[in-house]
Amino acid sequence: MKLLVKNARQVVAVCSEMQKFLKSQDIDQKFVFFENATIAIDKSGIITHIGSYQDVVSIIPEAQFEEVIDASTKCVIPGLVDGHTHAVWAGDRVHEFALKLKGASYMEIHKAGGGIGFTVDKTRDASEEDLLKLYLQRLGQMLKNGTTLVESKSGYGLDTETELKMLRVIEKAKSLQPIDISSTYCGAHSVPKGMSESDATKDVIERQIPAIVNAIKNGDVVVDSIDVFCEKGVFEAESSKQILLAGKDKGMMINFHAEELNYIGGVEMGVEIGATAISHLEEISDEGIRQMALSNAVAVILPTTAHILKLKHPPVKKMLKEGVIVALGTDFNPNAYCLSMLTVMNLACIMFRMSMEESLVAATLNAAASVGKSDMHGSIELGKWGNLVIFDAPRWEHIIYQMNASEMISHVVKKGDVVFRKFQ
Ligand SMILES: N=CN[C@@H](CCC(=O)O)C(=O)O
Ligand SMILES: [Zn+2]
Repeated sequence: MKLLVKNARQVVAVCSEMQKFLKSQDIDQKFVFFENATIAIDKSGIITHIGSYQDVVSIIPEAQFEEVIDASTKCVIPGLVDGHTHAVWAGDRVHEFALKLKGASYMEIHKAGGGIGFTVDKTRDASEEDLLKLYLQRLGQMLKNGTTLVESKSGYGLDTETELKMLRVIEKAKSLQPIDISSTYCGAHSVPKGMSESDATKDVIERQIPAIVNAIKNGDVVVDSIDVFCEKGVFEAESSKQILLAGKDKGMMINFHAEELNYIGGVEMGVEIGATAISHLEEISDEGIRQMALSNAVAVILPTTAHILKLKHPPVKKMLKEGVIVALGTDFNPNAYCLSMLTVMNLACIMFRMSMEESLVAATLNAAASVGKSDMHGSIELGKWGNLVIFDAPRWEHIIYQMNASEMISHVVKKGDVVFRKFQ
């Protein structure tokens, strides 16, 4: 056996019936945590036992463990899942942070060629090696903050060459560090300078997607999902639909940005074409909420963006009440410089009044569902990957309540291996 986590004060399993997601209405009944519990993980990284120490060792009395962690002063939650990031880019936008503090809006900066346009220039100029170095540093920070699965987008290339460069960086990082990555192609993140929306839509569908499909066939990249910034003045709902369907046709899941700054019917369009997940949703309509609840498309909520851009808050309470599956993401990008799902859970509770249980479910099981990986990620259950965050605290809620919570983390475990250990 690989790892025994012994006598933890509390283990938040999240659920225990292999649910693929939890809606708020099910949390009271189905949210599972254990007191004074022990977890065993086998050689292949799978959780094989959860129970009292006595029960676990009586079932496997002969077992030898490569490592035993005394968790008697600690709590355990599942490895965190970050449902939305833009983490491959060069340059930063601290100068724009200053402009926003003086009152400039996201779209004013975007229309003046800054924002995504600024990052596209820097990312096109950067070498693949430099982008990889930066990406690995960022993934390292995420890991220290408890993230074991991350959704990672391209989208600062906006041309075939640079989009492929970004996707290759994501691909290379998969074998160079421990976090599992779900890769998303986002060639329609912005309309490139000098192009119209319809030129850009054509370029994505007729040039970029075929080149990416080719790279997938050659084994250069794996792409799980397709994304578009579906927004007034960027890609309107109709162009977004064409792009998303072109990706779906090539086997990609639909996972896209909608109703962030303006309502343009992106959610209704996304549900109609079978979206797996839709992000942002600050301006979602009542009908959009109803349709997301019915279709089980996952709402990926991004508190950092609403906080930094002072946006209207997405109606999270209403979504939860009406049965939408709610997930969380850092939205790490040069506009929202946050690598910590711990910060995101705290913000989600404070800004949107999510309960701590809702917030943890959204940052684990439901975020895993947003990338189609909740069969093996997002909860501590027999048969799932042994991905754990172990931290010093009297109760699990401290990981959300304390605003510097990463300092409490003593171990991050990925498939039974301790991949981050606090220097004691
Ligand atoms: N809104 C579109 N995309 C990103 C921002 C990207 C950027 O500003 O570089 C987001 O999710 O917040
Ligand atoms: Zn985004």
